[in-house]
Amino acid sequence: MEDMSKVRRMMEDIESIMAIVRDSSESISGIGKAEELLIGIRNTYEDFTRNYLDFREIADNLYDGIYISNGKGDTLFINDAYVNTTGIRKEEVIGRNVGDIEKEGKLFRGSVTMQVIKSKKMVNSLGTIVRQNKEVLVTGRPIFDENGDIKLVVINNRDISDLKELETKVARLQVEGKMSNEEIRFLRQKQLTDKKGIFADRCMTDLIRLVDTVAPTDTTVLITGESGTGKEVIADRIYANSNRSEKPFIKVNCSAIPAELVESELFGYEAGAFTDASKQGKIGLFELAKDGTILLDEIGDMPLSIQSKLLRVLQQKEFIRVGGKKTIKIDVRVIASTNKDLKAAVKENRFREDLYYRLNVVPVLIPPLRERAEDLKALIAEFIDVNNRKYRKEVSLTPGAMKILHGYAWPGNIRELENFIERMVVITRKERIDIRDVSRMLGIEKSSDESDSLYDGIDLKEAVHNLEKEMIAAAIRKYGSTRKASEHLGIDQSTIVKKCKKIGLDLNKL
Ligand SMILES: Nc1ncnc2c1ncn2[C@@H]1O[C@H](COP(=O)(O)OP(=O)(O)OP(=O)(O)O)[C@@H](O)[C@H]1O
Repeated sequence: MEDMSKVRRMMEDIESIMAIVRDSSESISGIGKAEELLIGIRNTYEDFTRNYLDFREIADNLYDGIYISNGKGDTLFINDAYVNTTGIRKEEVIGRNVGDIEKEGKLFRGSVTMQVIKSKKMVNSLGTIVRQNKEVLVTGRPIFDENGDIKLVVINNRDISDLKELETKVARLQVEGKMSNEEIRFLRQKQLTDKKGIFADRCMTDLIRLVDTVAPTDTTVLITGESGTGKEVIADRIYANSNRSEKPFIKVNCSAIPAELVESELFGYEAGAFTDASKQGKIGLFELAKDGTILLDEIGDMPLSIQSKLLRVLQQKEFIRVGGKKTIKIDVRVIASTNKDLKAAVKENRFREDLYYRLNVVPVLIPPLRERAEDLKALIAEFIDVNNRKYRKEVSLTPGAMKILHGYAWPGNIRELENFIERMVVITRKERIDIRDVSRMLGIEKSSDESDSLYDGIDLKEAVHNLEKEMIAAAIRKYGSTRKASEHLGIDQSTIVKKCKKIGLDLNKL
């Protein structure tokens, strides 16, 4: 660029000399020719300056570091980016041989200049900037002269710290993703094994046979039954035995979502669909259940306005997000459940008839617990066992107490029974729960002929055993020691201790 400025200054000098000569004598013919020549030179100069590309300026503005050496490996040039990314100053390398610098090992390692010179080919490698202990991606290319000898070696240094950071982030995300998948698999598995359910009654074993038959098909199932009868347990069983058990299972309680949000929760919305909508839009529960199963619990509470959209999903397997235009295809198995009388809702125009029939492909009607005597018996035994283990107790029921539980209507069905037994095991201070305890806990009056129920349904030996155990336990509890209790019961202290052992009374638990 310095040379170019010199040329421009020289032209300006010639122009001013010619102007002086022209002023003194217009007729000097040689001046005209010299002027034409000068115009020609100026045009060429302007063309040149217009097209001239300043190599250094360009090189210094490149993002990558550039390192140029001659065919022997002597350093000729490094650009600003190289200085900035490596911390190596120009005076440390210019004029020095790359091989020597490399041997010294103070500035960089893994330079490819000497390899390029040797192989006469492009070389890619990972190098290290020693001072910063930074890894760089190095690419070296040879430039040949007309004899095929290497004239220059151009090295491109790319700082890969950002790339490395990105790589670490991706690796971390991959690990997190793997862990999340493991967790999902674990939770799915847990959900499946934890809720096997007890089905001892004939009506339920028949029902379970039907459920197990339809589970592997993709049929829509409508489960009805009073609250707490086990509709969700059945839905879980269908999912577990279906071909979609490795895919998502999304449970939606339709009655828990405010009516105005049901549509966007189920089908999602596009960005800016409504005032409070999130900027990115939102994926709906149907999309979350993609290729899996969705349980629409309390389907009877589904607003009428949404029912037609749901029908379209069931029939055409497609829907449109709120505020969207694009039709989204979806493959989801639908299980619906309700404790409401859907037929009555249809009659009262609160539920679409076509949707009702579309859902009711396979109806599963779960009877209330009061009609499942065998289940009740098995469930009581199971819940007592579970809670005894949970609270480290050995609670049991007298036959009379059992009779009361069987006579009770259980309006809250299995959920009520489950909670009742847990409460009973937790709060009781006795091991044997009798009719009076159960009645009190259930909040029902016991009739006078049931008052002696401690002995109901058992023989004399067991009745005596029970009475003895009850009396000894009560006395120890009341008087605080076996010595005082024995005084009040009119027997020796050693007899009380022996009896406690025999009848299995743990003094520490009293
Ligand atoms: N057959 C069964 N064996 C063991 N436990 C059961 C059985 N059926 C239901 N349960 C238990 O009873 C409780 C209620 O069951 P579930 O939630 O399935 O009833 P639901 O009919 O769906 O109730 P809701 O209508 O209120 O939603 C749960 O804790 C469940 O584990």
